Amino acid sequence: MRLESVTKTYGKGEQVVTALRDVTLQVPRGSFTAVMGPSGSGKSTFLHCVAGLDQPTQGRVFLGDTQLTGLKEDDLTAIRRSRIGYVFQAYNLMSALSVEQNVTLVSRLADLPVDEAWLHEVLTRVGMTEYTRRRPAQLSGGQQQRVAIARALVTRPDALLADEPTGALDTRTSQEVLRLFRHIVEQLGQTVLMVTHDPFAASFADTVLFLADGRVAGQLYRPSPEQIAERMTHLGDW
Ligand SMILES: Nc1ncnc2c1ncn2[C@@H]1O[C@H](COP(=O)(O)OP(=O)(O)OP(=O)(O)O)[C@@H](O)[C@H]1O
Repeated sequence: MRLESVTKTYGKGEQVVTALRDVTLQVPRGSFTAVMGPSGSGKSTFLHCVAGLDQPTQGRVFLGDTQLTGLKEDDLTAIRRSRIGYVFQAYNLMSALSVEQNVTLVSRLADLPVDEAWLHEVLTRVGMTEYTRRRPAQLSGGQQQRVAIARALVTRPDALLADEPTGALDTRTSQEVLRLFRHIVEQLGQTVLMVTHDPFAASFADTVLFLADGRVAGQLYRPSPEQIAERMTHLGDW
């Protein structure tokens, strides 16, 4: 993923808010990147621009060789479905569907064939093969998040984008989910980009990117939670 001089403003005239200011950066394929920053620093806007959910006001966003900026909505929708996986704080699973049906839903909606061998592999990687017939309500929070991760992986996306994926989980379950992210980065070569407020969660990433007031305010490589917390205290309230 690549951003070239991306600026994003909301509103007009005196009401204008600049959420991203001239952001240029590259997220290497196969890397695990965490994005941190004080409240209002532009993290969600950044994730939405990378995901093609929001268009920059200026600048360009690339997913691999594909320029997302300026694409028609239909083309963007197709890319979002097939090349980007999402994991949210709320698992957003369909309560009436089984684990397996939830994981394959996006492919079925997009009329894409389900690769059964890959489906099995993904369910194995997230440790959910024994639960494929259960409904979300019959699973713990951590298990539901594992299903959401399987759902995000099943289309073999170029990038997995996660927005506060451990925000609703206790410490032990958070650790399991974060280890799973590391596993899919290391074993499957998956690119993962995760927005988080939690220095401990961010410490599982290869690179931690700090945003402040819409700008990239620095990066740390494989930092400890303490180093991340220390950097955050210099960036403002969080
Ligand atoms: N749709 C919108 N309309 C107007 N302003 C917006 C909109 N979305 C975001 N903003 C503003 O853009 C700035 C960046 O917001 P953003 O949600 O990206 O920050 P964030 O770092 O994700 O914050 P948080 O950690 O609180 O979720 C903020 O000042 C916010 O108020």
